[in-house]
Amino acid sequence: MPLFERSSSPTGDQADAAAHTFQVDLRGLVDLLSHHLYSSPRVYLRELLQNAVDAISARRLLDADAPAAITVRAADTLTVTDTGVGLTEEDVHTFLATIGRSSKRGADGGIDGAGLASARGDFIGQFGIGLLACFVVADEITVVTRSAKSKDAPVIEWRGHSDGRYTIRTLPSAVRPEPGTTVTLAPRADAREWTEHGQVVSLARDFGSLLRFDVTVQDAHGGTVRINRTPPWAAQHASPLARRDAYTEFCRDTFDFVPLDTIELELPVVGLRGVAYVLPDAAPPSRRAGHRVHLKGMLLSDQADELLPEWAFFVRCVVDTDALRPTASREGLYADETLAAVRDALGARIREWLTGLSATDPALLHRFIGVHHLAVKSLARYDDELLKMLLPWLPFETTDGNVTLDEFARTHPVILVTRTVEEFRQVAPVAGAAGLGVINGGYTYDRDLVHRLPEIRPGSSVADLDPGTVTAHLDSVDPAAELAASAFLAIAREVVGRFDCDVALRSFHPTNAPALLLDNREARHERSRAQLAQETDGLWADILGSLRAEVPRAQLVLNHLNPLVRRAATITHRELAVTAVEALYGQAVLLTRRPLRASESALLNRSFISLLDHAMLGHEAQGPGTEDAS
Ligand SMILES: Nc1ncnc2c1ncn2[C@@H]1O[C@H](COP(=O)(O)OP(=O)(O)OP(=O)(O)O)[C@@H](O)[C@H]1O
Repeated sequence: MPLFERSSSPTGDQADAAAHTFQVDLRGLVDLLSHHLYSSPRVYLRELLQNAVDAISARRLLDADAPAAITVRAADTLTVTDTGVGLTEEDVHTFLATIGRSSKRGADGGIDGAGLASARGDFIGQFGIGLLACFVVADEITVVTRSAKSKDAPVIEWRGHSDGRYTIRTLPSAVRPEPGTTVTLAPRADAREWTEHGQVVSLARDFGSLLRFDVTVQDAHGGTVRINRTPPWAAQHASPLARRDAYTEFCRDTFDFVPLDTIELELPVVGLRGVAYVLPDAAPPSRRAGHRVHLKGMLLSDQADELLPEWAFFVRCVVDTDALRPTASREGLYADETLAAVRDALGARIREWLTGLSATDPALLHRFIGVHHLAVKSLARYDDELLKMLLPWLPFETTDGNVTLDEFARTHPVILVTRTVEEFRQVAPVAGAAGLGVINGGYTYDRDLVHRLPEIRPGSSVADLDPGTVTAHLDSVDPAAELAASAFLAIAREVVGRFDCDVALRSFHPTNAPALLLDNREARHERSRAQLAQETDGLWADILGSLRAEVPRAQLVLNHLNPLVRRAATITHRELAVTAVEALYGQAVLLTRRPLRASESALLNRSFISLLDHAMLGHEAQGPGTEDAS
């Protein structure tokens, strides 16, 4: 198989250079293609079935009524017999015995351009390498064939060996009275499992159950299993209910689950029919969907993720198409414009189903959202139409519990949303008790989505929750009480001011909460940057200094309804007041569940020891024998 001819008349600098021709090691090439192109030996049967289908299609172009049957026999040897177009002796040399040449490409013969376009029109094969897959399970392939092109075409036997040798001979006409082809493989000992009857039936079903020609598998004793099944989109159904049942049954057989719903798919331009099944359980967006794509009935791939847009990870499809193009290994889809257009069109169909549900079947929509709300949230961020349709139905974690955004917006004209889960946990009980409507925006997508509510519900208002907002909504205490506490508050401001924190006195529920520290991650980050700038010299100080925005301060809100705080506010002893403030601040920091800074751990230690000290001092002052006898 010469790849390059000797060059004719070398010129210039190359005049003296000797021209040679590349040599091809046929055994190496056959080994490479047959063993390394495909992921598993199982593909040998797919290639044989596919050649049989293409041969029948070719014969039907000559005679539309020609018989169309494929018979697989799995005994000591494996044979695949078809009633297809067959091959003449010349065809055998040209197509069967030349790697990379295919009868299925048009005039120009190339694997792109007109040749390929014509191959794609009528046939599944196109590359001229498929038969090599048989060498994965057998060292020798025998093809006995009779062409349909003329009545007296001879019966030709071709035997090809994996080392590249082949022989051809003519057999008596009676061996094969009708046109067609039989391919025989004698499996190698190490590959016997792939040609064993049960395995062959299961492979044939997997690859060929949707083929449009009859496929049967026979065993050594003549027992016959029919492989074909009519997919629900190609069958007649007595009623809409029967149709639904047939689709569900097909899903159970193919994927082993009962779908939440069924979306029928049809794109006539690319000859595509099929179905998308809505998964009954939540699927992580990263999981491979495993769509099954058939090309003219033949299974091309059961992992064709490229078929749908990424956001559609809540469905699993089976489609049969005439137009998508396989890769050479036939295990994936060739990424061309047709695939991109098909993906867009199928995506649009799935979106249409989703948006249609709110009008036609709200109960199903609720069930769908219950299972797949994360998927919908990720999708709605980029899709305004879907956002409009589904945002009100989506559940969020709020100060009223887990409710839909619509329900929440009805009771809270102003919605506050936290930036982090931690912020929500810290503020929710107090904000809830104060009648504020807060949504946990800390989960993926949630904050972005909630902020888009005013686009959909004019009149609603959404704001990020910051310490000032919550404090402003907590009841202020009466001026006299504030005045009475002013000395203590001044000490408190001095103590917690070192942590870039303000102090406010408010009344809020629950009363057993003495203090609330309102803070958020960005503010903390800003403060550590400021602190770092102070501690650093030279260039870095300048850089960090220039990054420094206005430093947002945290806020320690003391609860005037809490008895302990009321008592603390009356302390006149400065040292004890400092300890009380440190203890209140320390406890509020602990409640935020964020990691403590070194200075905060030191403060906690200090306040604990001081409190212990004060407790013991008080105890000693009371003198021995004054213990409570109760
Ligand atoms: N059962 C058959 N009947 C008639 N011709 C066949 C049969 N099997 C193979 N051939 C011929 O052998 C050629 C090579 O087959 P092979 O399976 O290697 O490649 P292909 O089907 O053309 O392309 P692909 O590599 O995409 O499968 C085919 O183009 C066809 O002409």
